[in-house]
Amino acid sequence: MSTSTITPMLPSNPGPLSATSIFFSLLVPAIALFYIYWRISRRHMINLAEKIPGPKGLPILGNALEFIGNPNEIFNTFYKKSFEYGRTARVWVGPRLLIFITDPRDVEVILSSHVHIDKSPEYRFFKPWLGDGLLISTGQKWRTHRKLIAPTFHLNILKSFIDLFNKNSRETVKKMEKEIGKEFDCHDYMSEATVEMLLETAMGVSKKTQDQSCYDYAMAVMKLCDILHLRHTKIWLRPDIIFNLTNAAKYQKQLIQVIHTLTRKVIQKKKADFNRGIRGSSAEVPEELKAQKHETKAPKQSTSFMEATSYGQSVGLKDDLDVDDDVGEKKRMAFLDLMIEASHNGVVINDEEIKEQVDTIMFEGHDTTAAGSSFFLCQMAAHPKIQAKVIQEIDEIFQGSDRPATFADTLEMKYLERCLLETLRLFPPVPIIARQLQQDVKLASNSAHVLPAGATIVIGTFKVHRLEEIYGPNAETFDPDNFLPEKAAGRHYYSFIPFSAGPRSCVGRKYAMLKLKILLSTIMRSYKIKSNLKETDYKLQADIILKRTDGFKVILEKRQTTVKT
Ligand code: HEM
Repeated sequence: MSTSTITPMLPSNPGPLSATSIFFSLLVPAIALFYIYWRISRRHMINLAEKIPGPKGLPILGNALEFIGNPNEIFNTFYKKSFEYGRTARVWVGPRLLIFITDPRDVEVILSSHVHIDKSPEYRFFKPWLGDGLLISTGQKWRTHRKLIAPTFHLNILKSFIDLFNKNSRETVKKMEKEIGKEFDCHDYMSEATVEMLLETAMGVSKKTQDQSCYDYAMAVMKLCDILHLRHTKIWLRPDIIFNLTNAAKYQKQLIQVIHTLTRKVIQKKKADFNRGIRGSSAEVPEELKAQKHETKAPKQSTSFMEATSYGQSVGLKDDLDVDDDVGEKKRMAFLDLMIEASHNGVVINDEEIKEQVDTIMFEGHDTTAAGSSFFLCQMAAHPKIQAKVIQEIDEIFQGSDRPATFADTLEMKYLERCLLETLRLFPPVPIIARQLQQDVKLASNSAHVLPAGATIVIGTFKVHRLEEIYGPNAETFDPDNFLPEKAAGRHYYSFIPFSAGPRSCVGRKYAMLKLKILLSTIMRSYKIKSNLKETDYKLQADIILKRTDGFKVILEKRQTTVKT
């Protein structure tokens, strides 16, 4: 027998265990243990979630892989899926439970509540930018600041902005002149215009005093929203510890720097004006654009559904924007004036909090209206017969005169208003609203479905606005007659919620409607809007604000009657 056959086979030297192999050999049991712990500790939530229909998911990942693709693909996937599961559907994104609701009765349960006011954890991605501003804050801080800020968007304040809306609208018409006859993206102009108007009205500083362009600010906001959207949809970018290692995090810092530079300068300027005893906007308006001398009719107070959506208060969607007369008319102040005055005693709001609120109003106030006005112009281009009726109405109001629009004129713009509401129905700039539940909630539409505490409730505004049961078999068709008073009156109040509703409704609702009516009517007094594209060509993406990935392409044709610029 040779020695080689009796020598035991020795194992080869394994060498020292590499750090990587130790890491992976511990990772798998750690994940398994975490998963078991998580299922036991969340069994109440999991049990209730199982009663709600939704797509099957993978262990641990849940349905996270459904969020793969570009923003337009993600949007299309989710919209298609919304037809598969009825009015309530659940999705797991890793350990996070999201429940989508679209029945107006259920939407009412959440939005009208003074309890379910907490924003979902996803809003924390806004923190480095908006801090703890009105959009994100909760509890007592939100209540105190909401009480302070809501009256600064009272109709009486808004009426004092009309001259500045007129002036800025005409400047936009002038800027767009160079695009006549060419295809261009009108969103660029709408963004710049809406930032400039905010600066000169709610912030009360002349845009001329800002050395940074409002366009640069708007573009920085747009790119920042892309990054936030990425974090919403790509589960691995959610933890700060990972995100902070990426290039996107570095880029985010640079964008926030651009944004905060503008807001800091605005506050500095306003404080300087305030200390010199200047109140109200320091932006100047040429004499011929002062609307007051053209204001002939006393506008009536009205509370029909449509007018309520614009400026009044409708019975079903009660919010605090009309809290009248706890503040005397003389005491009413515009947003930043009031913030600075309040900060002088340092109790209600401090300097850092002012900055957070300015950042919040600048964002919420411009990107939403830029999207709304851009969709409106595209819809006019896509529906020439409807556009002709809008133009006819405007021409009847202004009778060929070059005068600025008055508040009474905006009440006469009934068809334009219907087109605007219909645009906000089909293309709500805020396509979803999310809340975090602290307690179980029974649904109004189906008592067998209970939304568990700890879940994120996603109100799918985009979907609610397209329900056939409410808007009929042509729910996806652009039809301004959907907002004829008799049609609107028969619908559930929470079936049209572009501005949300209830205690956390949009504080800028009336501001937005007034500004949009003046801006859009001024543009259409000068231009006809055309396009080579149809509505079915739009490629939508819902990255925080609803946009078109293909851009808002239109072509302008100069009209005979045009406003002087
Ligand atoms: C077409 C234009 C607009 C639309 C569609 C819109 C829509 C909305 C929606 C849906 C919400 C609720 C968001 C949520 O709960 O997550 C909201 C909140 C808010 N909006 Fe608007 N908005 C518009 C214009 C404006 C304007 C012009 C301003 C200010 C000048 C503004 C300021 C705010 C603020 C501060 C909040 C937070 C309110 C709170 O949580 O108490 N919005 N908006």
